Order: sequence, then C-alpha cells, then structure tokens
Amino acid sequence: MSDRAKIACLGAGRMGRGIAVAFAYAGHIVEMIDIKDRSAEEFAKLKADALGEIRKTFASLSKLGLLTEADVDPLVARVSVVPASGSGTALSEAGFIFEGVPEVVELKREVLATASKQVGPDTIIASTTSTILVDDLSDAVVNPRRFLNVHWLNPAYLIPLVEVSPGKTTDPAIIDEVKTMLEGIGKVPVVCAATPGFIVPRIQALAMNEAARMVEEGVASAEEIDKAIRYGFGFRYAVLGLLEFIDWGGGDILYYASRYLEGALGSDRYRAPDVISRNMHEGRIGLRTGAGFLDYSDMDVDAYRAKRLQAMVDLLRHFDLARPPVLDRS
Ligand SMILES: NC(=O)c1ccc[n+]([C@@H]2O[C@H](COP(=O)([O-])OP(=O)(O)OC[C@H]3O[C@@H](n4cnc5c(N)ncnc54)[C@H](O)[C@@H]3O)[C@@H](O)[C@H]2O)c1
Ligand SMILES: O=C(O)[C@@H](O)[C@@H](O)[C@H](O)[C@@H](O)CO
Repeated sequence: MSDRAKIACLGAGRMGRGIAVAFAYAGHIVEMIDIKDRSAEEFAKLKADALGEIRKTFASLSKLGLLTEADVDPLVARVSVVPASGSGTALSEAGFIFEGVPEVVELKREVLATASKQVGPDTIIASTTSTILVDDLSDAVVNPRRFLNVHWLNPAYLIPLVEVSPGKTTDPAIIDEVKTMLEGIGKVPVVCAATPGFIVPRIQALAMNEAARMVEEGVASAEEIDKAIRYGFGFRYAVLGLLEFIDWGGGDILYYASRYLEGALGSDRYRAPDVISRNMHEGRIGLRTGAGFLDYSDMDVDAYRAKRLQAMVDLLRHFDLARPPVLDRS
C-alpha cells in the first residue's frame, strides 16, 4: 500500500482533470468529486467524459515520450470519479483537496463550506482559483488554518509552476507542507502574499487584454500578435524573468518608455509604479549600475550573462532558427 497522500478534486472539469493527471502520474490515488446536482444519466456521461479525457491525455503523453503505452492503463486506474452522494469517503480519506469549480465566489464558498465539514483533521484544502483573494474564501471553510489558494497553470500536468497563496488565517506550517508535496510531484512552487490574481494571472490578464485590444484596434492580426509573443516576448521570458529584464534593458528605459506610452496611447494603464521612478532617480537601473531589482555587485556578471545567453542559443536551436555566420571567404 502506497503511503502517498490520497487526493480529492472538487469538480471534474478542466482543472480537476489536469490536476488528477499530474498526481496520478506521480503515483497518487485521485478521486474527482462531481458536486453538481445532476441526474444519474448525466453523472454517468460526465464520468465517462472525464475518464475518457484522462485516458486520452495519458495516451498523448505516451506518444510524446513521457511514458510507455503500457503505462497508460495503470495510470488511468489511479483516477476515479464519484458523485456528491459518495463524497464522504473520498473527502475523509484525502490528504489534500483541490476545489476546482467555476470562478464564482459564492459558489466556491458554498462548495468549500460543505466539503470542509466532511474532511479529516489533517486534511489540507486548497482552492485552484485563478484570481480570487484567499481571504474572500477562507472563512467559509470549517478549519481555515488548513486552507489556502494553490493556483496551477493550465495544462496543470505539464506546466511546472504552481502559485501558493496563504491567507491571514493559514497556519504557516501548511505552506511548507504544500510546497514539499508539490516539489515531490516535480512542480516548482512559488509563494506569494494574499492578493487577487497572485503573480501570473495578474500579469497575464493585462497582457492578454492588451493583445485582444490590439486585435480590436487593428494593430495586427491575431496570428501576427501571437507570432510576436512566441518569437519575442515568450522566447525572452522563457530565459529571463520580467524584473531581470528590466535590469538588462535598464530601468531608465522603462521609466521613459512608460511616460511616452502613457501620453501617446492616452491611458494610465502604462503609468509606471513609484519604484520605477525611485530606482531611476537613485541610479539603481540594473546591470549597468550593479543593482536594479536584483543585486549584481557580488556576482561574476560575465559568467552570469554567458549562462543566460547560452539558454537563448539553446532555444534558438530548439526552434531550428540557429544559423552559422555568413563569412565571405575568397
Ligand atoms: N481553465 C483554466 O485555464 C484555469 C487555469 C487555472 C485555474 N483555473 C481555475 O480553476 C477553477 C475551475 O476552472 P475550470 O477551467 O476547471 O472550469 P470547468 O468549467 O472546466 O470545470 C468546473 C467544474 O465545476 C463543476 N460545476 C459547475 N457548476 C457547478 C455548480 N453549480 N456546483 C458544483 N459544481 C459545478 C463542473 O461540472 C466542472 O466539473 C476556476 O476557479 C478557474 O479560475 C482555471
Ligand atoms: O494561467 C492559467 O492557466 C490561468 O490562471 C488562466 O488561464 C486564468 O484563467 C486567467 O489568467 C484568465 O484570465
């Protein structure tokens, strides 16, 4: 018998299924609980659909070389779907529960309140919300000390990052427990303060809306904008962090660029935060001054730069875009 914690997902939708695949892959037993009120026929259909998609996902991972075809059956067998009426055992046996119902505060509170009455004393409950402040949910849970937000990125079984956002009432020991568990299944957890949108949704909602706005304004087609993201924005940020790049390009450039864009596009959504002007006026503009958002003073900057450039060259090769130089030999 495995001593890996049992997992329960509240909801068998996109995130429930993705999280189920991630945990089953890592050796955990997962029960997806369908808490929506529906007929036996509707439940049977949902169950077949969810398990069918999980099988398809494992089958595609086998084609992509992450597992063998023979692994698919035993991995799928680790996942089951139970109706609300059968949730008692699943909830009382689960070590970790991930709530994954639609992004509606009242619905999440209702589901969390009901489920948290049925869990064991050591169970940790997490909401997979993309944006909702953890403290807007925690008082719905019977034991809020063992509750926090754990935001996975879609597709959850492939993207390494998981954002962990504890609230005012979360027991600090739980944060470590969740981090250890996530690292144990190969994820890269990042902890952030209780805030709506955490780190990634907060940044990407702005970027996604701006991309949509540019389509609306006729700046470029959706295809051209996405090409720019894949070969420029995404390419660079696969290697550098956003704040790290402010330091590479220079905080002074961002200071002036923000002022210009705010005026030229007539929108305060380009207004830089105070820290950008402060850094600029105090000369903390990045690599050139030895410090910006990061501190380079005690670093072998040439070696650091070479490492990042190597990663970009590896990416160029990955995209099949690396070329030899053009040399004019007579
Ligand atoms: N979709 C994404 O890319 C993504 C990524 C990260 C986090 N999230 C978050 O995960 C959560 C779930 O999103 P999703 O994309 O999996 O949604 P989804 O619609 O695919 O799944 C929602 C699940 O909740 C169930 N449900 C719907 N209405 C219900 C009700 N009234 N009562 C009980 N259950 C109900 C559905 O049957 C389904 O199983 C959201 O909070 C979302 O913000 C989504
Ligand atoms: O990063 C993710 O996978 C999700 O958090 C997002 O898809 C999310 O639903 C929001 O950023 C949507 O705006």
